Amino acid sequence: MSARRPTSVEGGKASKPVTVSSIRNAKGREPLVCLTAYTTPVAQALDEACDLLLVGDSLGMVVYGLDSTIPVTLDMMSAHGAAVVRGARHALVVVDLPFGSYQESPGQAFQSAARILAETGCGAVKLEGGAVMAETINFLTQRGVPVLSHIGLQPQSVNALGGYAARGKQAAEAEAIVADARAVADAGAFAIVVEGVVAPLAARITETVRVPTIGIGASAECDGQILVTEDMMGATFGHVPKFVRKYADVGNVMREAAKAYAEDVRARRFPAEEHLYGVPSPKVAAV
Ligand SMILES: Nc1nc(=O)c2c([nH]1)NC[C@@H]1CN(c3ccc(C(=O)N[C@@H](CCC(=O)O)C(=O)O)cc3)CN21
Ligand SMILES: CC(C)C(=O)C(=O)O
Ligand SMILES: [Mg+2]
Repeated sequence: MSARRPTSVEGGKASKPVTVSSIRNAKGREPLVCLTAYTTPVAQALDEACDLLLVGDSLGMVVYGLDSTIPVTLDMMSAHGAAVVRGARHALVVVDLPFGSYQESPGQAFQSAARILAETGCGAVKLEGGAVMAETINFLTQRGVPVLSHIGLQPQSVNALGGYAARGKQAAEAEAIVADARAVADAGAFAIVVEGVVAPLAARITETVRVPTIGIGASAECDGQILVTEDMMGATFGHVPKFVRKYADVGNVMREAAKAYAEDVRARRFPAEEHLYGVPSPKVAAV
């Protein structure tokens, strides 16, 4: 097996687990490589290539077939977070706090985050919101909970926004999003996910804050990129957002495998000799 190519936050040293500080200090170095994961085997497959694995609340849509992330619960995030941590040896695992588990107060956010850290063993939590979440981010980071921020397009606000359209097209909205970035960075977030904003705004935010920006639908000028794994693997069957590049066709690989299996079963070609448990032969039994 060939040696693994060092990722950006390792500085070329042997593979060490990625930490919150190594992510924070990665700004200005190689881009941060981030993907979502919801299960142990997917985490095992992605771990080596990635700096950060996000257990996104997008699992509600991707795994559970919900039509938004709003109904996702803390129980779901805890179960999938623990599964991903079991499959990750290298990448930092971050778990999304779901809608309704942190917006009410810093105290509520701390309760939810503490539960997620304790039950999953993940390294940090992510929460959506800019300036309005600054007090909460400060409360958590002062109490031992590392926070990844998420600004720009915030899917948990889909009911207030009326859809998933890109943000920051108007100058006033762009200014507000830059102010959000400053506020969450000042409050102690170790990095910021910037989702669905016009490209020049993503570049401006990246210049403005001292922590890394991780873009999704936001431009290559961010300090890192994240995508939903099933989107970039071609493992979903619905609409795929414009910002996704498809690196594989896993959905069709599964469809074809199911067809081949069906043909073998119907033709009694499966199972074959090598799949059968034999009874001991009389000779073996006599020894
Ligand atoms: N599979 C999946 N991928 C994601 O990136 C993702 C989720 N689910 N669920 C949670 C949020 C929701 N996100 C989304 C969902 C849809 C669009 C989308 O369809 N956007 C349209 C443009 C919409 C408009 O301009 O009105 C697009 O075609 O890109 C974008 C982001 C990003 N997140
Ligand atoms: C798309 C990423 C940033 C996310 O929040 C999620 O997967 O839930
Ligand atoms: Mg999310």
